[in-house]
Amino acid sequence: MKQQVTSNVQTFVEVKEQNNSKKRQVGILGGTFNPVHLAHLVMADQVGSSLGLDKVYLMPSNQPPHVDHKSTIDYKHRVKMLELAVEDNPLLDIEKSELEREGKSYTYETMKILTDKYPDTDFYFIIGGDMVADLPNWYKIDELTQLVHFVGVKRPNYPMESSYPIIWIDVPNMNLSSTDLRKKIAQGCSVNYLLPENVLHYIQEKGLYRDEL
Ligand SMILES: Nc1ncnc2c1ncn2[C@@H]1O[C@H](COP(=O)(O)OP(=O)(O)OP(=O)(O)O)[C@@H](O)[C@H]1O
Ligand SMILES: O=C(O)c1ccc[n+]([C@@H]2O[C@H](COP(=O)([O-])O)[C@@H](O)[C@H]2O)c1
Repeated sequence: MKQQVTSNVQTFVEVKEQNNSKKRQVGILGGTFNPVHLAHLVMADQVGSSLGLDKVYLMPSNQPPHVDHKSTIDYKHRVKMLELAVEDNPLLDIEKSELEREGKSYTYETMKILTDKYPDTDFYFIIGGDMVADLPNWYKIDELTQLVHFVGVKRPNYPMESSYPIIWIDVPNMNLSSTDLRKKIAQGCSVNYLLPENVLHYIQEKGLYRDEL
């Protein structure tokens, strides 16, 4: 069954009606965050506020499941940058459980652990619209859709359709990726305003990404 939902407000009302409204409403934005940038923070904050969530957790992966060649810097740096990035926003926090597990970070396994641990919470797993088409390839995707609501952040040139139910949210578009930032830093180009100032200071102080192209 294809489901395409275009009205955020209506969708959220429908979802709320299905759920026990006494439950805590929590968003999870999974990613590599190598490094975290403004598009991540804007999407987490906008989805949290649009859906009236109690909290949105940025969840760094240990090893992203689908990209074998994606090498990242030490997770301690990625976590520190996330901590700096969310420190002034009470809506945002960090979920570190994937870093405690060896191997690939399959979202089904993580969400199974989290939903078992927090039965009084409804989880909203946030992904960029560019990732929605890949959902059929995710590990145990049918079981995963029983555990979380997927939230898709609209992106230009990516279709808003899926064989899975998606809550679509409009967020100001930013054509920005961690890959772009790493390249710019390695080339000595400015990344001012593309990530929080305190994160930029941390990158400079530790000399991160200078050699990575
Ligand atoms: N500019 C953006 N707009 C909307 N969603 C984004 C954007 N950048 C990343 N995302 C989403 O954020 C999540 C985490 O992404 P990730 O940490 O891999 O960042 P990235 O910038 O895509 O990194 P990389 O360039 O290293 O692949 C994914 O769901 C991805 O689709
Ligand atoms: O579980 C899967 O099969 C799966 C496949 C692709 C991506 N994910 C998750 O989606 C999130 C964003 O992935 P990425 O590669 O853009 O960092 C991150 O939390 C990944 O663990 C999960």
